[in-house]
Amino acid sequence: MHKIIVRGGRRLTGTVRVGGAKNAVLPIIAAALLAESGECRILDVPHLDDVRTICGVVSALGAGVELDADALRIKADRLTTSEAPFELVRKMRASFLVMGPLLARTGVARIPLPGGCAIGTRPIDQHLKGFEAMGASIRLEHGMIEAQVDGRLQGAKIYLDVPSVGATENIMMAAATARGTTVIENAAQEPEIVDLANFLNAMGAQIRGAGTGIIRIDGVDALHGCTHTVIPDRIEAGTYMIAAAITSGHVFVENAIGDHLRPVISKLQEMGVEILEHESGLEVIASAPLRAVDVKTLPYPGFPTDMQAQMMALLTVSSGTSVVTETVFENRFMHVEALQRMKASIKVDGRTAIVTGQSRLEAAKVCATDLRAGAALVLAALAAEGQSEITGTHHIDRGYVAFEQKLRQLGADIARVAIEAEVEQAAVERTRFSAKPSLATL
Ligand SMILES: CC(=O)N[C@H]1[C@@H](OP(=O)(O)OP(=O)(O)OC[C@H]2O[C@@H](n3ccc(=O)[nH]c3=O)[C@H](O)[C@@H]2O)O[C@H](CO)[C@@H](O)[C@@H]1O
Ligand SMILES: C=C(OP(=O)(O)O)C(=O)O
Repeated sequence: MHKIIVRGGRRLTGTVRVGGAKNAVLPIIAAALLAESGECRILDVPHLDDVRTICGVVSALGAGVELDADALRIKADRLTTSEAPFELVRKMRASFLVMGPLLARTGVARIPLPGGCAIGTRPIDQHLKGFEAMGASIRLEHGMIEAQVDGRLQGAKIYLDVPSVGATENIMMAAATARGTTVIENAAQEPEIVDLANFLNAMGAQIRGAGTGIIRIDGVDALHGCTHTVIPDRIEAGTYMIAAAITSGHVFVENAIGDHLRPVISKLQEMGVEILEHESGLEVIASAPLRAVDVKTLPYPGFPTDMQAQMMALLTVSSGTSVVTETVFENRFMHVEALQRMKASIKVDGRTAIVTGQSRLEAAKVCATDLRAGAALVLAALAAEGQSEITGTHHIDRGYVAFEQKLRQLGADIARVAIEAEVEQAAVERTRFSAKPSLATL
């Protein structure tokens, strides 16, 4: 167990490079299960806990998986089981993305029902509705979802009630080798959907319209291996943009794609942050005070829910009152309590938070409850007076490679310490300063 220690008040400057997108690489790794021949070679893979988890899942299904510094190689010509292991699926909801490929490859998929998580209940009804429309029968037994199809899946017209990212991806993967044509209406339009479609097309699939609300997939007989470079992580990029803004810094976020970050760029500009778009990334220049703005999360191309917590951290130190509305997940204000501990002024009413900006936050000991909440607390700590401690770092490690190192490189005073070692050190310190150590002080 670790905690992150931040002494706030440093202005961040310099260059930080963002890596491949977590939310693109996870479905891509699942899609590699569809390659009946050849090897998938995936480049710019972020070495994150979530990536290791999904690699564990595809490996448990029989695929050969090799992850090294340069590439991830997956060979899935022979799958040995259709059942995903509970221990891995329980760690990460995105493991459910192997259902579409498994069903298409083997005609059967057994996957533990992924639970809700801190940010909401996160049902999977739209994924299942899609598979059923394609001819699969679905049963839930003893906590396990079992999907089965006689022969091949059949193309179908599927209207999603909500433009779910995961359902769009799962259905797109299942449809790639289905008989006939599948049309997904009200599809999610996120850049990660486009990246997955590009990967599948490089494997031999026939997918058109990814990135719009209607995706058309003409099923092909079989898919093969390919080489693909994952798109840069827009949420990691947005997080460093806010790190620059919250410290009145000047940071070049290398590899960030402006077109994937329009709503974030536009909100930061409204606040008074200067953003210069270069071919190789985004330059962010900020000076206090920044102006308050209202933010409403929406499916892409709206403001991303995965940036809401970080944006709220910034709004707590901006001038004026902001209204933050979360429309994507029903419970994504878990970071508010921790920000309040840092003396932020925030009032929550249902899916709306009213943030009254102030000039400074106060350092505190806080705990990350989910991935982006964790990132937001680190950002808030960068702007707080004094030394903050953030526990729950395993959440942050799901989505950020070398978070503290990258921030330290930009000039932040930040370190990660093992909690046990630190407790031990504190005990040593106490004995050193205590003339007569008692059991209580040890
Ligand atoms: C690994 C990955 O890519 N994760 C992202 C993905 O999650 P994920 O794919 O789980 O998110 P979805 O787009 O599916 O969820 C959006 C909304 O739709 C609802 N819903 C979803 C599926 C379903 O069958 N029924 C249903 O009602 C959800 O409860 C939620 O309220 O998109 C989210 C929304 O941008 C991001 O926050 C996550 O970071
Ligand atoms: C919510 C997120 O991820 P996941 O869907 O994997 O929980 C996220 O990346 O912010």
